[in-house]
Amino acid sequence: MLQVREVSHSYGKRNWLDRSGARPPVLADISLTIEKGVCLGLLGTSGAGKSTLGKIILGLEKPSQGQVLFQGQDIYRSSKPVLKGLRRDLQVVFQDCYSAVNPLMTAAQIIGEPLDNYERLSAKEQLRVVGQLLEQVGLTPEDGSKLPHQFSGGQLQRINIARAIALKPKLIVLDESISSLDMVHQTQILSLLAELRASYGLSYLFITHDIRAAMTICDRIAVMDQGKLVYSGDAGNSVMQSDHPAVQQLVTAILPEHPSGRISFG
Ligand SMILES: Nc1ncnc2c1ncn2[C@@H]1O[C@H](COP(=O)(O)OP(=O)(O)OP(=O)(O)O)[C@@H](O)[C@H]1O
Repeated sequence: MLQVREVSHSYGKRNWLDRSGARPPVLADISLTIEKGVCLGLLGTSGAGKSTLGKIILGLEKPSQGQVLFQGQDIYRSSKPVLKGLRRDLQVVFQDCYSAVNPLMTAAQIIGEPLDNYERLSAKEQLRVVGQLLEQVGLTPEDGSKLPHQFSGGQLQRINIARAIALKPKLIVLDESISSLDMVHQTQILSLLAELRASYGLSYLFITHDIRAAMTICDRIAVMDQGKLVYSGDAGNSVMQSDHPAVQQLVTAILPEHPSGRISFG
C-alpha cells in the first residue's frame, strides 16, 4: 500500500539571508513499506527525523531524493486529480489536538470538513454521518454542537480521529497523536485506534518515541537514529533485545529502576 523508496532529505535555506551553506541531511536513504491493515511504529529519539518522514509520506514536504508510492502512485509525480484521490485515502492525526482544529468551528463542522471537500451530502445526511462518527469515537451526536474549548484534550483528540476516519481512508499517519495526553487517555485512545483499525481495515503509521505505546498497537517497528533507519522488525521481544544504542535508549526510557517491576512484551 505504501512504499518509501531510498528517501533522503535536507531542508533548504531559511531565506535568502541565510548564509549557513548546505544543510546536513535529516534523512538518509530510508526505505520502508506498510502493507494493508498493518500498523507500523516509527520510533526514535527527538530529532531522529520521524516527523520529517511523516510529512514526506503525507505529501507535505518533497524529498530531496527518492520516491513515495501510495497505492502504486508516486505522490510527488502524480497529476492533480490523482493526488486528490490519494489524499482522500491518506489522513493524519497530529500531536497537538488544539492547534489541529479551528477554535471557532463546532465539532460537527470540524468532522464534516473532509465530507464537504469530497462528498456532496445533503445537510440531513451529513448530520447523520457526523453523528455516527461521533459515536464511533465514544462521543455523542449532541457533542457535535460544542466548540473545541468545551472538550478535554482526550475528547478533542477523538474529534480529530473522527475527522481522520470520515472518508474511510486506507492509511492514517498518527504523529505523536497520544503523546500530549495523560496515561488514562493514552490507553483509551490506543484501544479506540485498535477498534477502528479492526472495523475499517486501516493501516497506521504510528510515529512515537514511546516504545511501550508502539508495542501495544503496532505489528511492526522501525527505529530511526540521526536520519537513518537502524532497526526494522516485528513488534515483539526481539526489538527489546536489540543491542543498537538507539533502540536501547528507547527501551531504557520505559524500564522502571527496580528489575522486579520490569515488563515483557510478547
Ligand atoms: N522545517 C524545518 N526546517 C529546517 N530543519 C528542520 C525543519 N523541521 C525539522 N528540521 C530538523 O530536522 C531534524 C529532524 O527533525 P524531525 O522533527 O523530523 O525529528 P523527530 O524525530 O520527529 O523529532 P521530535 O520527536 O522531536 O519531533 C531536526 O534536526 C530538526 O531540527
